Amino acid sequence: MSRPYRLLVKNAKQLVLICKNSEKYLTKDGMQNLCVIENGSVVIGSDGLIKAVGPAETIRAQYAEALFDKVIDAAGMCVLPGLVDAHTHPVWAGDRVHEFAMKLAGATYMDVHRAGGGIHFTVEHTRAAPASDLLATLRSRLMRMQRAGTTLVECKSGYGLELQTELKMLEVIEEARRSLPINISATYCGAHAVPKGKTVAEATEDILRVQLPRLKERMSAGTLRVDNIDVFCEQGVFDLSSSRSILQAGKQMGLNINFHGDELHPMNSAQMGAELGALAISHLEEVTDAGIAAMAKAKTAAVLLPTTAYILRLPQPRARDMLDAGVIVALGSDFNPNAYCCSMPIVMHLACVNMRMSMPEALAAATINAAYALGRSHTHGSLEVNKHGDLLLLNATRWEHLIYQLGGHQELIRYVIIKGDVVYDNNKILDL
Ligand SMILES: N=CN[C@@H](CCC(=O)O)C(=O)O
Ligand SMILES: [Zn+2]
Repeated sequence: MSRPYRLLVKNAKQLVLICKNSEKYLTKDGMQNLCVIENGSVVIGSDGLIKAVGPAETIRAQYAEALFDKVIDAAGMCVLPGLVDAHTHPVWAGDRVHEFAMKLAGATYMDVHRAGGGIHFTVEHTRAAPASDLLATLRSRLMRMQRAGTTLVECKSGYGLELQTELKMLEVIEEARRSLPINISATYCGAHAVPKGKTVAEATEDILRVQLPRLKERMSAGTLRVDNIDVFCEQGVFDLSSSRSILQAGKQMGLNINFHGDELHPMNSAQMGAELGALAISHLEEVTDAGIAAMAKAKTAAVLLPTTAYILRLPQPRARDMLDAGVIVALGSDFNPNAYCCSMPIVMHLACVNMRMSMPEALAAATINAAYALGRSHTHGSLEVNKHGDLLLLNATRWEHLIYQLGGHQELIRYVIIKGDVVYDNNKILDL
């Protein structure tokens, strides 16, 4: 006898597929017109992949004889794909709540950084922390993101700035990837800052001659999986030319280029990234028209981070200009000790209010386009047959409540499901 299907979610008031023609990303009108089925059902197989999505009546007829491990009646609820967080720094020790106070009093991000705080403060604490402590905090942060609807998350290293701690961070990410249901895309970000006592040239040399070769060995041996390479390309951090050599070297190792660019100063990072075939560039508060055009042409995703612009009171990224130019716009929480936010629903809300995105655009940016930025949109980011059965069920009859109710996701999200397994059931948690 064939194995039963893992899950049937039936009768959802709205079933938000996002798209239905295997699109790898959405732009322009495609982001405005998301595919939504009124009164729909979804079937997930024993392999955790979606077997069918469609009107509830059709699925009922097609699967009348089928056996399911679990059936959820989603009447009065909305079903959406799991959210994708395209940019986080979740492995670190030592919070920076004291710096938040300094910033509220007027210090800029770079004032704090140059005074030896910021990333340097976190590096000092992360170097000293045992891997087991880093893993424990990473786990609890990832669980928190999962409860807010994230089912695929990018996780960066970058608070070591030398081989040993960068490897320790990547090992911790690897352990989380192996032991938790949440999907992880791992990023080596050894060029997150120039370590104290080194020049940019020395730091670049260390990355090219010491860190990347060791990483390559570990990847070839199958002991570490790393997906992306990142650099903080910024005035006073890594300049354009050192960023270029590091990103190119990573690309030669098979890593996707996905880096911080044009955040605090216009650096022409967007043009450089487009030229190198970057899959994604994050921040872009200071991107130029030429940078936008280059990214649109190269199909380099713009990962916009509304929490950072909000907390640091930076100019907002030019989301509307990017969308109008046909750039693939994605969103990320930028969770890090500077921007302590684990919630993609809040990120979408900020993107709508502060960056003037529409709610459908924000949802596309936090699902299919964020998955594209991580090279995963063939398996994640929409509810389509053969993709992962990663979904959210909302206690709401219209999906837009997820964005509209600022900070309301804790009550709104009823279930989070990854590969057909319920990984969060709000009622059970509340009953404890
Ligand atoms: N801008 C560089 N990196 C992070 C901040 C990291 C930190 O301050 O610890 C970001 O994306 O915002
Ligand atoms: Zn970042």
